[in-house]
Amino acid sequence: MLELDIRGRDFNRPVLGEVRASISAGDRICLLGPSGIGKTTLLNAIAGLDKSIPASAVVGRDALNVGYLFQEHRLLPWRTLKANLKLVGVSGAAAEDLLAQVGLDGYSDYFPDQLSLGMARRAALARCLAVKPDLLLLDEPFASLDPVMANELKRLINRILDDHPDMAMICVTHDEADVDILANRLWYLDGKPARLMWNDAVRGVGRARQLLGQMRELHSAD
Ligand SMILES: Nc1ncnc2c1ncn2[C@@H]1O[C@H](COP(=O)(O)OP(=O)(O)OP(=O)(O)O)[C@@H](O)[C@H]1O
Repeated sequence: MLELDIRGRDFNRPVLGEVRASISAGDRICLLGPSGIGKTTLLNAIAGLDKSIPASAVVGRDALNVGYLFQEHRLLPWRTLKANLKLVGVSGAAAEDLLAQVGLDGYSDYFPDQLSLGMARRAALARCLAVKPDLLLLDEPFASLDPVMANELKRLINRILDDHPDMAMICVTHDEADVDILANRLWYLDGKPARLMWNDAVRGVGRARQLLGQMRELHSAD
């Protein structure tokens, strides 16, 4: 559904190098890599938010709906949750349904600042789902959540993906264990400039950790 042919991205210095990859319907990709290596930069490029990267670098995006869960919830604080959803074309019972799907039934009249971090993130996830995404981009969705909240959100994401088997996901995370829980593919971004090293065979508990070890070894041998 998507072919990446990104030639690179500099911010005063080269950050991303060449990134070539395919994403198919149903792919569940965890994107890992050292802090500051370029993971958000890559998500922004895929989403089409980085105007310095030509549209031709992401073939197929025009035909897709992309839902992007940013690190911050980016809901408008002066609008209630239902008013935020209205901005993306969902209102009435459909908005209530969407909030219920993310465990926020009864909260449609709340303002974002009245929610906990985890709830606000789920509200932002509801806004992503409102566009009926073919591709869901999640940038560190579990950051700063306590383990209970984080596990709840992981279960929710898995349920959404199970309910929409054609939906693809790329989830940036720093926790290798998330690969076993969420992913059927692993991307590892590293190097200066950063390149993508990936391997599809991540099924099997503990396998991701092994692959990441191998990828790091390969990289340090470069
Ligand atoms: N708009 C920008 N202007 C200047 N530099 C930027 C910009 N966006 C990103 N960078 C730089 O590019 C590099 C990669 O940033 P990016 O946010 O993509 O990393 P990351 O892998 O997502 O990091 P983290 O895991 O800490 O969130 C960093 O050095 C960052 O400072």
